This record gives sequence, C-alpha cells and structure tokens, in this order.
Amino acid sequence: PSIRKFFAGGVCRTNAQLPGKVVVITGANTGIGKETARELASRGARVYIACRDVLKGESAASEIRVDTKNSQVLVRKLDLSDTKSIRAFAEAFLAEEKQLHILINNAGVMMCPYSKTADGFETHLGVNHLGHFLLTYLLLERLKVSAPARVVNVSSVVHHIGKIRFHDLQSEKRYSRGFAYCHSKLANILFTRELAKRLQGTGVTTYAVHPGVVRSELVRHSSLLCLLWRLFSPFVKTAREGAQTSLHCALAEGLEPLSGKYFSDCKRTWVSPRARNNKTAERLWNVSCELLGIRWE
Ligand SMILES: NC(=O)C1=CN([C@@H]2O[C@H](COP(=O)(O)OP(=O)(O)OC[C@H]3O[C@@H](n4cnc5c(N)ncnc54)[C@H](OP(=O)(O)O)[C@@H]3O)[C@@H](O)[C@H]2O)C=CC1
Ligand SMILES: CC1=C(/C=C/C(C)=C/C=C/C(C)=C/C=O)C(C)(C)CCC1
Repeated sequence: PSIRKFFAGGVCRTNAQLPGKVVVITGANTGIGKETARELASRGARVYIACRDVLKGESAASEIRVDTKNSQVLVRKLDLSDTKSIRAFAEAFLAEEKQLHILINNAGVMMCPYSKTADGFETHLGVNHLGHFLLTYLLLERLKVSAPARVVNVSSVVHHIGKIRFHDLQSEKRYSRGFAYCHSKLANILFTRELAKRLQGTGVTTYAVHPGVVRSELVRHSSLLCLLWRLFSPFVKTAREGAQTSLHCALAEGLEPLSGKYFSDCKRTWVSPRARNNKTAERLWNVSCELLGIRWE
C-alpha cells in the first residue's frame, strides 16, 4: 500500500466550494477529464462536458449527476479536430452562459497514425494544441468578465522530448506518431507561458499540468503501451489520481503569481529549456493565429 500511495502522487487539498461557478472541460467523457468533472461537480459547479461523442458524454454526465447529486452537469458537442465544431460550441456556449470561471483544456490524442484534421492540420498538433488555442481565444472574453478565472492546459512530462518543428509543423516531411504527441504537449506549455504573459492584469491566470502516468484510454493506439500499462498497473495512477493536479491548478488559493507555470503532483515543476524559450512561445503564438485565421494580440 505504501508503494501504491507513493505512485498515486500529489493530492489537491483545497476545500474550495463552487456554487454559482461555471466550468468547461474538454474530453470529459472519460479518463482524467471525467474524474476532474466529477470532483468539480461535487463541489457545486455547473460543469460543461465538451466532447466529440455526445452519447459517451451523456453516459458520463448521468453517472456524475447521480454520484454528486448535482443536476448541473451538461453535455455539449465539441470536436477539436474541426474548427467549425469549435466555433459552433463556443457560439452556443456564449449565448447560453454569461460567465465562465474555469476552462480545462484536457482532451488529447496520442500516437495516432498520420492523419489530418478537417482543416488540414496534423492531428496531434490540430487537436491537442490548435483546437484548444482556438477554443480559449473564443471563450476568453467570458473568462475575463468572470475574473478571477483560470485556464488549465493538460500537457505532459513527455514535452521534454518535444520540439516545435516550424519548418514542418504538419509533419509532412517526417512523421513519428510518438514524437508528434510530444511536440504537441510542448506546444501546450509554450501556449500557457505566452497566454499568461498576455493576460497579466486581467484576473485570468493559466497553468500547464502533467497529470502523471495514468490508466486511461489515451494509449488506445499503442498495443505496447496498453501492455505496459497493464503489466505495471500498481505504478500507474488511476484517473482520479491523475485529475489531482488539474484540480489543484483550477482551485488552489494563492496560485495567481505562478500563472504560466507548469505543475506535476500538485507542485510547480521544472520544464525543459525548449519550454522556457520566450521567442519560440511568441513565434508559435503568431503561427497558430495565422493557421487559424485569427487576430489575437
Ligand atoms: N494518461 C496519461 O498517462 C497521460 C495523459 N496526459 C494528458 O491528459 C489528458 C487526458 O488524457 P486521458 O484522460 O489520459 O486520455 P483519454 O483517452 O482517456 O481521454 C481523452 C479525451 O479526449 C477526447 N478527445 C480526443 N480527441 C478529441 C477531439 N477531436 N475532440 C474532442 N475531444 C477529443 C477523448 O474523446 P473520446 O472518448 O471520444 O475519444 C477523451 O474524452 C490528455 O491531454 C493527455 O495528453 C498527459 C500525460 C500522461
Ligand atoms: C518504464 C516504466 C513505465 C513506463 C512509462 C512510460 C512509457 C511513460 C509514458 C508516459 C506517457 C505516455 C505520457 C503521456 O503523456 C511504467 C509503465 C510507468 C512502469 C514503470 C516503468
């Protein structure tokens, strides 16, 4: 049990309650996102599960509603691999809600065979980075009027081996499904860093997170990782354990001075030198705006 406790990692210890608060979590129909949604709903928030498969979302939502006795768990369609779907989600959300206090950019894909999103972006870059970049842009005014508000970006320790390959962002010249994931997770941290800089003084803060190595459906495209996860299951976190750092960054009091930073096991953690490069962060921001056809100063 003590080994298990060690691998379970940090625990979010705040007792913050969330009546009247509005939360959006992407990819919350399963895994870490679902457990994050469950905890936030149990604290009284109105939680929007933003997912690509509404049926899966409804099944998660009804389980959470029963479990937490909070009827305010809502499901909305959001496919991050299609900017039309992201825009439609944001438009409907903005029409429905006057406030947004917590946005958790949690959804992710890992190690999928080469493919492109509806807008022609390599899938890892398109879903994990660009999709969340656009979603945050579209929801930002609501976050600002609801300040203090927070944006949590779920990244990964594997950002350490990621690079932003500006000369081949869509991996058309060279593609490795493992590295493509790592590159996109580095992009999550650079986005967080640059976003924090641009949000100074607005009351909206942002954090990047490594949830730990967590048992979930993320490994679905790799039979090797599926096997490893099963073999080493006592050392792999449950989804509930994996949700702790996202919860900490969404809820812990006094975190504002650490906006833009990266957390693991509910503590601030060091990032790779590439993830600390302000020039790369700024260039990625500008290229992302160009690719998405938006102006975000
Ligand atoms: N598990 C781990 O060990 C680690 C996970 N992470 C990160 O944690 C986050 C959550 O992953 P985890 O819970 O483990 O994985 P899961 O695969 O269990 O959950 C991922 C979620 O993202 C959703 N998703 C995938 N593609 C899209 C899309 N195009 N549009 C909308 N939603 C989409 C999935 O939907 P659907 O169910 O329909 O496929 C699912 O709800 C990810 O960002 C991942 O990179 C980071 C480090 C380690
Ligand atoms: C070596 C090793 C492991 C594998 C770790 C791996 C392969 C981590 C991958 C992390 C990922 C995919 C992060 C996602 O963002 C286990 C199973 C923990 C058990 C202990 C030994």
